[in-house]
Amino acid sequence: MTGSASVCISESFYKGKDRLNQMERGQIMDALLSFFQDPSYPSLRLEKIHNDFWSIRASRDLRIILTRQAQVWIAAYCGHHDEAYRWAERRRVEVHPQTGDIQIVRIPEVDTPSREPPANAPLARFDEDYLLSLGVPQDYVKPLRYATEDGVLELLDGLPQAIQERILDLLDGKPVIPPPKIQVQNAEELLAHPMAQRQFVLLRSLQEVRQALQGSWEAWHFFLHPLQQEVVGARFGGPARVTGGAGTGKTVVAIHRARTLAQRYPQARILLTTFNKGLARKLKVALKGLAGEELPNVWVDHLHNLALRLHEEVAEPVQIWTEEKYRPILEKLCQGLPYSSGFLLSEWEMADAWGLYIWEAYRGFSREGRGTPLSARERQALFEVFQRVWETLRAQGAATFSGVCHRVRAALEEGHLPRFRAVVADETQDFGPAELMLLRALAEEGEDDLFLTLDPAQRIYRGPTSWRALGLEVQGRSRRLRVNYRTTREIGELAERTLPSQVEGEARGSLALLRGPTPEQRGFNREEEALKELLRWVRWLLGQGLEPRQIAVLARVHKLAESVGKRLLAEGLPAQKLDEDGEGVWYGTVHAAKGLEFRAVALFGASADLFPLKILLNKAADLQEKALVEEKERSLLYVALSRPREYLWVGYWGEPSPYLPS
Ligand SMILES: Nc1ncnc2c1ncn2[C@@H]1O[C@H](COP(=O)(O)OP(=O)(O)OP(=O)(O)O)[C@@H](O)[C@H]1O
Repeated sequence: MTGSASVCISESFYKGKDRLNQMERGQIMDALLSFFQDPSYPSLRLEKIHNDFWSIRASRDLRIILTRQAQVWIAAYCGHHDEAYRWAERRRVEVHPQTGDIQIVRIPEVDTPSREPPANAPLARFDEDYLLSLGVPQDYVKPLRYATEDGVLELLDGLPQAIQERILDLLDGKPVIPPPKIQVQNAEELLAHPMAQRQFVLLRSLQEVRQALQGSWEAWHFFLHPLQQEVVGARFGGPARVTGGAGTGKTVVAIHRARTLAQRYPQARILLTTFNKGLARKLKVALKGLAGEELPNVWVDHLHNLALRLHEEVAEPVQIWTEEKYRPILEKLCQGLPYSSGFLLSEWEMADAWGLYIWEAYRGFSREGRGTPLSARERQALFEVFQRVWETLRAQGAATFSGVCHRVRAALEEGHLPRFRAVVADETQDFGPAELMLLRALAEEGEDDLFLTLDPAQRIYRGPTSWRALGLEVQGRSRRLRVNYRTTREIGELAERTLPSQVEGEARGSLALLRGPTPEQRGFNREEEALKELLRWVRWLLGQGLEPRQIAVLARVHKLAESVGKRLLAEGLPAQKLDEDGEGVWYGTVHAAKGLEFRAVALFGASADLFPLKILLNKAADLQEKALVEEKERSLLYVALSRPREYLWVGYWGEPSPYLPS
């Protein structure tokens, strides 16, 4: 391979390929593979261009920009001819004198001022030597110290991610300790150093190169944040929990963790699970992309489906009943009891979720935090009715999902079903007690048994569950991810402003390193006006070169989403529902967009009667439940606003949602 021992691909190369279409990516991959086999291959026409960069041809118009450290070639960027050359013109590669780290840096375009830093320059209080010790390139030190906050953010765009994070922490008032200097003997050792691995992946064989470039070749396959890396590779002495705001890479970490465990325990079965079918499909594809093949010892399934499949192994098949089916039965059996139907439903669902099937369990269960107090006698009267509801379900060959989870759990605990060596579960904020107890039972207790990712602010289906009450102790094994890899800072900040500064005892806020257009928030008198403007925005995005499938229109309720979908089609725009395959603009509810992301998202109808949804608020049994509904509705708005990578449009008519930041 190239006559040298190794080759290297940089993170900026992956950024460049993200701007290309599928065919162009294929051409880039072919050219790079040829180059790594033989750089003198004639059609590649290797030539030196600006600074320390070289270029090769991938097609008439496509270029790959390379650089070299001693004997190691580094693929630094790829793109269309002019754009790729411009990229190289404005960059340089250097080994930082203080940290010893290798960096690709954008050459700053500012004139160094000679006067004193202005009063509103947030980094002026840090001296030059300190900034240098953090890895800031020499010619950035003064401009950063003299810049206003906006100026700092602009300058950061040109720096490697690790430096950006350090400076953003300084802006946030956090202490930042300079990294130890990298001590290495040669370029290969330098590029393989953990600090360099934030930006470079060193490949030592043609097979590794092929693997790195084949399939989806996403940046997250190689470039993990040190905290992501830590949780992926750690040996945890029991259940571990990883939290983080939207877009901080929790799913990425779950997928990497599953692969790591599959390698660590090659003879054992590993489960990778999540909340619903669509997300499980996404996990499966992503895991295969990462591993380069389907891993025979990793099972990927969403938890309810897995529970149903396991249930079939130990019992007769059941029909799943949801609220529409069991609510009338509950109401009929409860006639005459002095409670609202909302209260009865939520109390029964609580008992069902916790598996309180025997009187002693229901009697002893702490109802702390529930709005309506109950005496022992009242509990007993209720329990008798609840039992009859369960009996009716059984007689009909039906069960709730919670019921199925509890039966499977019992079968696992009694040894009728085999357990997994380890379980990795994503989106666990929406798992209730039945699902969490099932997860516990699915994994053999011991090292690395459970790895659970969640964002409490994205809980949109149910109220919080105390993990400790379920025996899930994660003390000392809890980590929080902080870097938002998905959205621009502008969108990330707007989304976070829908939330309080702490959610369930955890401070919010994440570092978004990308910059982008300001999200649009538009108020209208009528829905029709909002729709017209939305259509104009979608057309504008298409005109900007976005593919229809990179755009999603989300709404709070099905009916509204459907009416937008119909209108898109009627206006000649390609469109399909979120859970269907197609090439058009996606439309669907916010619930259906859970865990997904798009380049552009429109939230259609961020109005006061939709967030929170009025009918749900009116149905709440008591003040506690009303507060819970409000919390979930706020989370739903957060989920919607945190789906886009670059463009966000929010439209409402009448009054805006009270959760929408002004
Ligand atoms: N280390 C990384 N390098 C590059 N991209 C990353 C990295 N980690 C995550 N990403 C990208 O960031 C985006 C968000 O990641 P992911 O979906 O894992 O976040 P999440 O925390 O699960 O989000 P949500 O809570 O909104 O579902 C994805 O496009 C993913 O590929």
